[in-house]
Amino acid sequence: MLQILSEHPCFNGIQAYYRHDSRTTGLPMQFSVFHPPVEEKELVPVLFYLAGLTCTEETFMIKAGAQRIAAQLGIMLVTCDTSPRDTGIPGADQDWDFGHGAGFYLDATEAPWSKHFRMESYVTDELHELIFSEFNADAERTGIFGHSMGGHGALVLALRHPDKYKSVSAFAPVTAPSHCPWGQNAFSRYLGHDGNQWLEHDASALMKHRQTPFPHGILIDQGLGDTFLHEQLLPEQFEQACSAAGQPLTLRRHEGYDHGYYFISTFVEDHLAFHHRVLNAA
Ligand SMILES: N[C@@H](CCC(=O)N[C@@H](CSC=O)C(=O)NCC(=O)O)C(=O)O
Repeated sequence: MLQILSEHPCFNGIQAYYRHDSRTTGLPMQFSVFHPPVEEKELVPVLFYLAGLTCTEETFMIKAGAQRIAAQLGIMLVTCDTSPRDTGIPGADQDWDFGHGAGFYLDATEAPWSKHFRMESYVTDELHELIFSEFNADAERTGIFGHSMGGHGALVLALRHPDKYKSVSAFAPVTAPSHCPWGQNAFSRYLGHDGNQWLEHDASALMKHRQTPFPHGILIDQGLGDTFLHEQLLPEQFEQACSAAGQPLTLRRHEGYDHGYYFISTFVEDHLAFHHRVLNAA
């Protein structure tokens, strides 16, 4: 059963927070929805946003300033938490880049993580179904975007579930997790040491084997003042993979911008406009 935690009028729509008992993670999960005003009258397109390390379902809604544009364009925004919480797993709160707040949007296969850390199934199945069964949302017009670890999640989930997402974009995504310390640490502990399993959750590796699944292109914004750029994010690897696969990609590099939400709030309008155009294309 869906519990409403709070509702806030916002740009003539409603910013709402919810909790439910998740069958997928086996624990209560919280998520957030911005309901645009037009949802009262008609089915609206939906954009799922996946946040980065240490974030929750609140972070984007509080910091990105996306609701004004979403209200104008008539887009529903959905954000979820970045992992299950209160799992009781020893060490799950120890690191900021692994465990609680760092689910990497995959289904862990390794104990003890595999019992609760099932964020890919949570986002693509359970939360997906919940949104379309509970709200006036159009499953035929659904996109996904995200930031950093959540940018990795958006790219990988879009590539692995092209039937569910018609548009995809990212801010400063982790694009080649098999080749960066955040990804290597998380994948070895969540997925074990079989490199083939890692490649199934690596956007640059997945892109090499896909044939232009997103004909309207992929949008990525990346700040050049981002301290994680060269060690963790590696956008050039995704750029090369898209080029080899014939996937149209707009990768915009912005002088001076860092990794934080001032960067995201600067370019979020462009992302919503991009998804609006793609989702409403014939
Ligand atoms: N260690 C720091 C920094 C954590 C951080 O920068 N998190 C980013 C995402 S990084 C990749 O996924 C973030 O979005 N933070 C939220 C914010 O409001 O900026 C820490 O623990 O804070």
